[in-house]
Amino acid sequence: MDALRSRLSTTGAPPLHTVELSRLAISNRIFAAVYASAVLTLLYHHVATLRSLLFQYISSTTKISSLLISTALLISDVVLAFMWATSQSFRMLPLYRREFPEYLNNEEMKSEDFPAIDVFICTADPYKEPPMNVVNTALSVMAFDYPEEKVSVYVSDDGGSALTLFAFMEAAKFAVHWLPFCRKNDVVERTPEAYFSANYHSLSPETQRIKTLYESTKARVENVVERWKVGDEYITGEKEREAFSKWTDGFTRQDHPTVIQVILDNSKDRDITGHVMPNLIYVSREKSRTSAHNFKAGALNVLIRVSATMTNAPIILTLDCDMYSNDPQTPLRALCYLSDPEVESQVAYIQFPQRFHGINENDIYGCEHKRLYKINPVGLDGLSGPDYFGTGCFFRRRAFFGGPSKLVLPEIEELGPDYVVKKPIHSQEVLNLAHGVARCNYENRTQWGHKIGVRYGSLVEDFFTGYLLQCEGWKSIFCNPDKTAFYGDAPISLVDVLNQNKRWAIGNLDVSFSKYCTITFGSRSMGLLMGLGYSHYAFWSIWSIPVAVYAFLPQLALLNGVTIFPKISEPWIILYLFLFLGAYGQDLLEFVIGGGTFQRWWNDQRMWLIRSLSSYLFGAIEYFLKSLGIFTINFDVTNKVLEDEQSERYKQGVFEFGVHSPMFVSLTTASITNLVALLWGLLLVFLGGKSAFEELFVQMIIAAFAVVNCKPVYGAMCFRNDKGGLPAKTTLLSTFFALSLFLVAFITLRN
Ligand SMILES: O=c1ccn([C@@H]2O[C@H](COP(=O)(O)OP(=O)(O)O[C@H]3O[C@H](CO)[C@@H](O)[C@H](O)[C@H]3O)[C@@H](O)[C@H]2O)c(=O)[nH]1
Ligand SMILES: [Mn+2]
Repeated sequence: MDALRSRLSTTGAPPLHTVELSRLAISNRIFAAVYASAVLTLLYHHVATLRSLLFQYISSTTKISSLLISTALLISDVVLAFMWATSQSFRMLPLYRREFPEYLNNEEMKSEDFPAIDVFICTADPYKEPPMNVVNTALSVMAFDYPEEKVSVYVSDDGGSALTLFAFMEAAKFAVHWLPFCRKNDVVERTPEAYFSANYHSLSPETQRIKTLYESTKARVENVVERWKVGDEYITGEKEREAFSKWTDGFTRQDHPTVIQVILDNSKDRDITGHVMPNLIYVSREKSRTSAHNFKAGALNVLIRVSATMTNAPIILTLDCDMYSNDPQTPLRALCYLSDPEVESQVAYIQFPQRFHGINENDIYGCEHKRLYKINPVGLDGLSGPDYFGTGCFFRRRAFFGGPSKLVLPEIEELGPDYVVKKPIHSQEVLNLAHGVARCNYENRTQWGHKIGVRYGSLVEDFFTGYLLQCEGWKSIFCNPDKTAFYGDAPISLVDVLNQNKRWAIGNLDVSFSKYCTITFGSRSMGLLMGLGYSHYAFWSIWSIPVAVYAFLPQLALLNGVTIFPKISEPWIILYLFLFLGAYGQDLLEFVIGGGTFQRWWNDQRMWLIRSLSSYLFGAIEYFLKSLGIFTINFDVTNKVLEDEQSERYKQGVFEFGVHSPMFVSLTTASITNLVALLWGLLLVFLGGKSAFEELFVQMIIAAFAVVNCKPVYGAMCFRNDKGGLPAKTTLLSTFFALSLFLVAFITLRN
């Protein structure tokens, strides 16, 4: 890296990156001031109402229920106000960056000038994460436009599966053809799967040959996966036999010794043109039922250590198994920042956005997460930088070892970020050390997971680690080129989406209630705006409070003819309108400026409501049960395969329920309540005329808004006979809960 830096500074090269403040920054600030005044006025209104109700209650002129309703509304609006305030950190200083990798790639650059990169790919379950897809991810990074001898790919297999190892051995045999093919033909899509599905007509004989080769590799791997066993006929060499001999009878995914297999070694292996191949190393860390393995965070720490013993590259790219590279120039883009002396000493990581392929036209589940992965990071970039998304991120290895000015050294010298590996990766000494540092009790009494490496203690290890690095004083950069750098899989059935978001919600609460609370510790370490920005995520699950209140309270009151909002003729109504339209309008505007469509935005806001009533609510409940020791929580890996029928429905934009889940019950209960309330309200207005309309207007609007949002639920409840509808059990339970709520409301509100 130093060589690169000095070459760049002596040649007087043009800037490698530029930055520009978003034009929205000023208008955002003005709007924030106006909106804040409106929020304060509303809260004042609430407090004043509550105060007078309290006096009335003391003098017995009002019922306890009015007092409770006002308190619930106050709490909800305080939560909404808090979330609004935290989201302002994304709006004060949004930055847009551009980088110019073409200036790096000039003739004067020699391959020695490029820093080495260790790429980490995590996989955990060959059922949910088909090995052939993981292989595609690996091939796409092995084929980066980057000196091959500088790239090492480490695959962590938490599934401890011989099938995955087999897939990689096959992949290596294919890679010796694939890499030169990509180089020679300047292939854009460097995963064979994406390439052959984009280029399927009139193939040249050479392409046809590669395609046949790929297909036979794929067939072999899929065959083995299907039979769940690497049959003898597939094992060709002695080296392979020895590798698979580790899978003895007692070998299970929860209990097994370390397996480290150097599949490709750049000091020996060459492609068919005689060109050097990147290193490819399979790592399955030791597992035992009696020791905590800390899910993906644990896997990454093992990779940090194993790679340190073998290559110890100064740059680390972390990828999820489904996150393949879509642009071979991506590492050069990261280098535009990492080689800049001004940026480099402070910057821990360069985060690329998470993008997904296979999302349907209107993104019915809001899986694009435009806010999370595109809009908000642009905002944080103007402060200390974006949070870490867990994938598509280039780290400086040094960042895992203490703050920028406080190096924390690991327990053995060989793992330090500046240690130079002198032995080749196949040497026994290196292999012994690598096996040693992958043991499950290696971390006992060390700083790993606490002061060194990826941090333990949260199910969203990515968010937590990025956060703590920034608290240590590191900065980060959001690199969002026009050409998508990486593509991943998004879950495409509702229950998978909600489970994934529930895991995130729990992980975020782990952070909020740790000693590193984002409001206190975060604001102290990084400044108020960054602390608030991180709090916006850490306190994600409290969205469930206002959404649940607004999904039930106005409706239950409506059913009993009780008015809980100002009448349509009162001036306060303008404040409510402004607050609602202001927030929604700004959200829509940002979404569209971020490249979204109205339909996608609509679905995105619907999913926000749905998640609040399900993932966030149940996430919070499970978190508290876990804190009480009643519940243990696992990292449930998101499913990356689907039945054809499901995919077909998804493509058509139809919601997929299919199974029973408690999270569907809360959602369906809300849907029923709102529909009944709306119909009842219409009846009241019809019978009661103008005054009923005036009094119940706001409540009816809320119910109507919810009903429009719940449309897919009604469809799934009553009008579907495919497998994706709501199971009768869910519908019955929800109807029962809705009726119980009506009864409770009737008793409390009427008396
Ligand atoms: O014990 C485990 C569990 C998971 N993983 C890997 O972690 C990655 C992410 O898992 P996935 O099920 O795809 O979770 P997502 O919710 O889709 O992932 C997001 O959220 C995670 C945190 O919850 C982050 O780790 C991811 O980077 C981020 O993309 C996958 O490659 C898994 O193979 C492991 O290596 N070991
Ligand atoms: Mn994923």
